[in-house]
Amino acid sequence: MILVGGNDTSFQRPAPVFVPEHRTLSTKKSRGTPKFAPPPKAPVKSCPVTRIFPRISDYDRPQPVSFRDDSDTSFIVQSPLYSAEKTALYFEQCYAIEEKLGVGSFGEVYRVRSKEDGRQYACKRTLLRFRGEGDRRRRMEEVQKHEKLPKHKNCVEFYRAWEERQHLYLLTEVCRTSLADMAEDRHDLPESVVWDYLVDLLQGVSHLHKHHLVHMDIKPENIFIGYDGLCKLGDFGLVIETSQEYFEVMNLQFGASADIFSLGMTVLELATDLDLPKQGDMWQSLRAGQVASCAYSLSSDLQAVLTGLLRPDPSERLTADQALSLPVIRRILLRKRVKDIFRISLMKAKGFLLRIWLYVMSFFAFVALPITRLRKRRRSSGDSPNKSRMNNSDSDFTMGFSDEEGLDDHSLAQPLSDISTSSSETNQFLSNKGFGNSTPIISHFKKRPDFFEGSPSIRNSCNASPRIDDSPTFIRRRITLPRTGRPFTQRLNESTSFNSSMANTPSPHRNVVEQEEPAQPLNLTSRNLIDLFNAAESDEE
Ligand SMILES: Nc1ncnc2c1ncn2[C@@H]1O[C@H](COP(=O)(O)OP(=O)(O)OP(=O)(O)O)[C@@H](O)[C@H]1O
Repeated sequence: MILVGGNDTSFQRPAPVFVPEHRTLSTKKSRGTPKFAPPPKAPVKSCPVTRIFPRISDYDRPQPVSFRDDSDTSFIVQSPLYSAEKTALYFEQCYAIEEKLGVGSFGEVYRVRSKEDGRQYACKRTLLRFRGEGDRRRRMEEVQKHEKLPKHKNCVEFYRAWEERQHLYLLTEVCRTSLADMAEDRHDLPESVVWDYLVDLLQGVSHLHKHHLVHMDIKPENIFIGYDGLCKLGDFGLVIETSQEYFEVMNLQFGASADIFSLGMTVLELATDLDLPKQGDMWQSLRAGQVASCAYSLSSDLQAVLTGLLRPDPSERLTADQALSLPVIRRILLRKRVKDIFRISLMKAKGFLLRIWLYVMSFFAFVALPITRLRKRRRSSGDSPNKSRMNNSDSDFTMGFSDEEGLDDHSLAQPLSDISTSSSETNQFLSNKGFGNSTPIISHFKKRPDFFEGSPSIRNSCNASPRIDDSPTFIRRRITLPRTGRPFTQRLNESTSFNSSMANTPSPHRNVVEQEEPAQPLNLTSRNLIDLFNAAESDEE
């Protein structure tokens, strides 16, 4: 006989048991097939009458779309190639399609060549006709967001937009590929490339945040590799403006740190070739800041920076500017900037002789000069340690350029005198940010004081010349000379106990090294060179 009710609990429904998820991460290489399939096409319900009897109303004629007062909205009427009499679209009359770059949820993107100026662009055309005024307004918002963003080399550039026959067209800078597509093809990205992309993206994100904008959708699919080799943020459809006061506190802080987290995840995915989870235990452990389980194959420097970007608490997370001011990143930035200037100048140089001259200068800057400096160091290594260090005032990383003037990055715009205490400042900042002694990031710094000075792994990955006197007991100090206005780098024989009070602790050697010394004569007229390339670069921009 079965008893029901009373105190007998044997017939109660069992409590659900959550089975823990043991899904392991798969690499992009082993997966093989593309991660994302294009969305299915919307079913065509009926054939619109206008397709049978084309009728061009004023509403269907090409209209420039802009939300800025100062933008040029006369490009359609002024185009010598466009005729309103023809039935062909303005797009067809003025642009030649070269390739279909891809299809997204809302639009298809073509690489086009302008018949007017002969330049290549990416043109995104909405897939479907506007479904009403609300839909039209929503599509236009993307233009408004693009227009808010001032030009930057690490953001895909926007040129113009127009609507015609109820489709929106957006003309932007064309890029070589998206980071997602690149990651599907290349499974063995060297860490030096990952560092380069990280630095590029940090600059792009910093630019956005400085203009009170948060991207809100940073992921490999929305990041592009330009034809200039730079990594660029794109797809600004979800950008939020945070300049309104009531938004400021909430959004700028949390939105910006969300961007940083997404950036960290993107770089982690790129560096490890893993398909990072979007849910489940693995996601939760990444969300809790346990980066090391996925990133064990990476250098400890990259792991440390990623840990700083992926801190679970948004208020503890590095900001873009803070990450950019980490000396390890500053060195990559500086080196990259000089390389970029040479590369862009070479791309732009038209005359044969100018090209030859630039190749020769590149050879001097990247090969001959570091070798000469290395030899000089070897020769002078017989001298007393202090003397030889004082003579070698410029670092290998600066490649003979005695200062960083003209390198207009905000991170480099920090007063050069500040760099003198960069090691202790970075440490102090990280400690202040709550990176206790027990956290991996700070213990890493303590184990590796050279992290602040450009660690061997980074130097190797950036093909920098090795530093002979790379002992952790030496730090480099940059001193601005008031008389000449030319800062130069000196190494000090100081103990680097990485505590935050180091900068303020008077060193017995400080009096000696803080004397003004004439700047070292350079083998190369680097200032002229750098000015020249800066001018070339600013021309380009
Ligand atoms: N400027 C560009 N240069 C090169 N390729 C691009 C550019 N913009 C977009 N693409 C490519 O076009 C495809 C679709 O673009 P996009 O993702 O912007 O469309 P979308 O409709 O906004 O998609 P979604 O909303 O799903 O992100 C992508 O594969 C992307 O790689």
